Amino acid sequence: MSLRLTDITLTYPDGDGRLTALDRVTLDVPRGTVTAVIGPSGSGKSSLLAVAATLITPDSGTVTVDGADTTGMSRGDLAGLRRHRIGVVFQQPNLLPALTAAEQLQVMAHIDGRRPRAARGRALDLLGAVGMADRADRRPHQLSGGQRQRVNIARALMNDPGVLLVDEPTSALDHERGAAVIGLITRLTRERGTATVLVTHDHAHLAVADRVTEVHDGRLTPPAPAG
Ligand SMILES: Nc1ncnc2c1ncn2[C@@H]1O[C@H](COP(=O)(O)OP(=O)(O)OP(=O)(O)O)[C@@H](O)[C@H]1O
Repeated sequence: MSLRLTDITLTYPDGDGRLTALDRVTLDVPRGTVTAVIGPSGSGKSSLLAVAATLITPDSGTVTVDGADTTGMSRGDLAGLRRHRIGVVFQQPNLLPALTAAEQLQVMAHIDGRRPRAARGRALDLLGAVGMADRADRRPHQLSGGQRQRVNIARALMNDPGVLLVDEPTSALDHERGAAVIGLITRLTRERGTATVLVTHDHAHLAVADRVTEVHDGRLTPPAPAG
């Protein structure tokens, strides 16, 4: 198992009390598979991803990434874990306007202290994998929305993470481009063996997932095979 959430409860301050955003959630995501997470607005999907990304510490329960139990890890260790083992793709690509597509990826390796020449090679390989080899030297304003999201996905894979967390990646795309991005995420999951969690509101995407689980009021239904 590359990602395991066990008995996670997360609450937020809410007036005088607490709001329970995740209620004893357990989820195992094996390597090389996509688990789609659906659920109404406010049900807890983003909270689930934030806990899985170790960006929020739950009130109770454990998050295990690539076999490493994150409970009690220092902030520095968690930051290192996120850099090396977790790739995150948010709704909006959030690319840096001044950098080319290849440089968006190289920055990740630079932060990690890797050699620039090797980083350039890996960035070009990944841009090839997402069908962007011929646009490696374009800046974000010279790319379409779908192309920006491809760069975003390639960037999330730059440090070869074992876990890929994807939050509504197609919300800014039309149906066709959205389907292409979902197909890309599925293919990369298989090829690279990531444990992928895909939050989506689009039921058309569920057919490509290995398993589908639904969140309601912070509770998860047991994952079931898609289709
Ligand atoms: N920082 C916060 N402080 C207080 N309450 C929060 C905070 N973040 C989220 N919530 C609440 O927790 C619940 C779950 O929110 P979350 O963002 O995880 O839902 P979601 O399923 O991702 O929603 P959407 O589909 O609208 O993005 C909601 O009731 C929300 O209002």
